[in-house]
Amino acid sequence: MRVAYSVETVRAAERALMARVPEGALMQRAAAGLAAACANALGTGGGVYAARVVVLTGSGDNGGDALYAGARLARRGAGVTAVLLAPQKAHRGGLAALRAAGGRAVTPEDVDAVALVHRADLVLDGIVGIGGKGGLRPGAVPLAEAARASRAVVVAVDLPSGVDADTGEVRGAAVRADMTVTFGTYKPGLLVDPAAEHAGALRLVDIGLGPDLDGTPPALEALQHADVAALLPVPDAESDKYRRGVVGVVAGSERYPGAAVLAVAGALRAGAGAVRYVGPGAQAVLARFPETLVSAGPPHKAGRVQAWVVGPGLGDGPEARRAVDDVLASDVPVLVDADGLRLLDRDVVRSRTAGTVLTPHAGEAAALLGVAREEVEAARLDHVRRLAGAFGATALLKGSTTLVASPEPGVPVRVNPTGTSWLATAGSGDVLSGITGSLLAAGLAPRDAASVGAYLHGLSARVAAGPVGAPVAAHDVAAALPGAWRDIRS
Ligand SMILES: NC(=O)C1=CN([C@@H]2O[C@H](COP(=O)(O)OP(=O)(O)OC[C@H]3O[C@@H](n4cnc5c(N)ncnc54)[C@H](O)[C@@H]3O)[C@@H](O)[C@H]2O)[C@@H](O)CC1
Ligand SMILES: [K+]
Repeated sequence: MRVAYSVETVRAAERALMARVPEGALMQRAAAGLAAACANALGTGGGVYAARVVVLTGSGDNGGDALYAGARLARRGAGVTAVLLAPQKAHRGGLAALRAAGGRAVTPEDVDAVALVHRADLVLDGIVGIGGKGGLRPGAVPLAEAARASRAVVVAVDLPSGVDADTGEVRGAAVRADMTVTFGTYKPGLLVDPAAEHAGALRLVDIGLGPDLDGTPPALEALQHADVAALLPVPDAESDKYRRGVVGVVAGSERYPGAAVLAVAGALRAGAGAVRYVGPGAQAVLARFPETLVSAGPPHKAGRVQAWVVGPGLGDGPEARRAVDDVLASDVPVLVDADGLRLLDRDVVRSRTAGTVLTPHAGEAAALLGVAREEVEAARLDHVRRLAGAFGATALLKGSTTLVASPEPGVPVRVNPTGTSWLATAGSGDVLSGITGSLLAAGLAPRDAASVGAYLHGLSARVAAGPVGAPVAAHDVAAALPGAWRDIRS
C-alpha cells in the first residue's frame, strides 16, 4: 500500500523524530537523497560535472533542503546558482554550505534570473514546501514559467511549489515539475489531480519518519498489486455460482442497449459466479453473452442476487425511476451509476442497511452536491468526502485520479494508481460499474469493491492500450480484464 499523510501528521512526526536526532540531521538526509535524485535525473550516468544548476530558493526549510542539495552538486563539479526569492530569509546554513562548495547566490534584482533559468540543465524548485499557502507569489511566476519552457529538468523539492499539500488543489500559479523528490512520506496532493499532474514522476526519500508515522491513519492510500491480489475473489473447490456471487445488472434502454452489454461485459469478467440482466437490452446482451441470465423485471422478481448495479444507459423515464427505487429497496449492496444517480433519493440511500456505492464523474457529483462541476474538479478530495458523508454511501469519483471515499469519517480515501487517459472513452464507465458490482456480489466490502474495481479497470485499459499506447474502446477494456487479473496474480 502506498500511503500519504496530512501535513499536520508529517509535522508531528518530524517534531518527534527531531527530538531524537542531532540538529539538522533530517535536512541533511533530505538533501542527500535530493542531490542523488538530481544527479540521476541529469541523465549523464550520475555525473554532474559542469552541469548548470539553478536553485529557486524561498524563505523556509524547503529552500534549505534545496540549498544543501545544491552544495552537494557543486562539490561534485556542477555550476550552481541559487536565485534567492526572499534574500533576507534564505536558509543561513544552506546558503553558507552552497557558497563554501563554490556555488553562488543571486537575487532577481541583481541578475536576469529568467535568462539563467532558460540556460539551465537542471532547475531545483525550493520555493516552498509543506509550509506553502496559496499559489506562487508574483515574483516567482516568471521563473516557474521559464523553467517549464526551458530544456532543463525541473525537480520539485518535496512538492511542486504553489500546490496544496493536503488537498491537491492548485488555486494559483504553480511549478510544473518533471520529477518531485518528496521526504519521509507522500503528501496527499502528490497523488491527487490537479496537483499530481504538476508533480511529474515521484521519488520518496526515506528520512526515518516511519516509526513516528506508524499508528496514525494516513489521509490517503493507493492499492498496489499485492493488496489487490489479496482482495480478488478467487474460487475454491467448494465454490458454486451462488458462493461466488450473483450480480444483477439493471442498465440500458431501447435507446442505449450498448450500456447494458458493456456493464454485463465488465460484470462477467470480474469474479461473480453469474450475471442476471434486467431491462430492455436483453436481446443485445444475449447476442453477445449467452451466459447471462435475463429477465424482464421488475428487479426484485429476477431471482436471487447478491448485489445490484443500476443506472448505465437507463434513461430517466418512469420505468427507470421505478427500477432504481426497486433496487434501492433491496437488502443487498447496490452500485448506482450514470442515469441512476439522477433518479435516486438521498434519504432512501441514507436509510439503506446494506452498502451503497455511487460512481459519479465530476459533472454528476456536482449535480448531486449542488455545486459547479469546476469546483469538483478543482477540489476532488474534498468533494468525494462530502459526497460520501452526505449520502451515507461509498463514493467513487471518476476522473484523471479516481478517488474512493467511505461514509465513515477518518477512513483513508483511496486513490487509484492505475488510471490512464486512454480510459476517457464512451462506455468505459459502464464497464467499471459491472466490474465493481461483480466484486460487491462476490462479498468485497464497498470500499474494497470500488477501489479494486477502479484498479482492475485502469489496468485493463493499460493492457488493452499496450506498452506504447493506442486508442481502446470500452469493450476492449472489458476484454482485457483476464489479462489484468493474471498480471495482478502472477
Ligand atoms: N521540518 C523538518 O524536519 C524537515 C523539513 N523539511 C523541509 O521543510 C519544508 C517545510 O519547511 P517550512 O516549514 O520552513 O516551510 P516552507 O519552506 O514550505 O515555506 C515556509 C515559508 O514560505 C513562506 N510562504 C508560504 N507560502 C508561500 C508562497 N506561496 N510563496 C512564497 N512563500 C511562501 C512562509 O512565509 C514561510 O516563510 C518541507 O517541505 C521540506 O522540504 C525537510 O528538510 C525534511 C525535514
Ligand atoms: K518546492
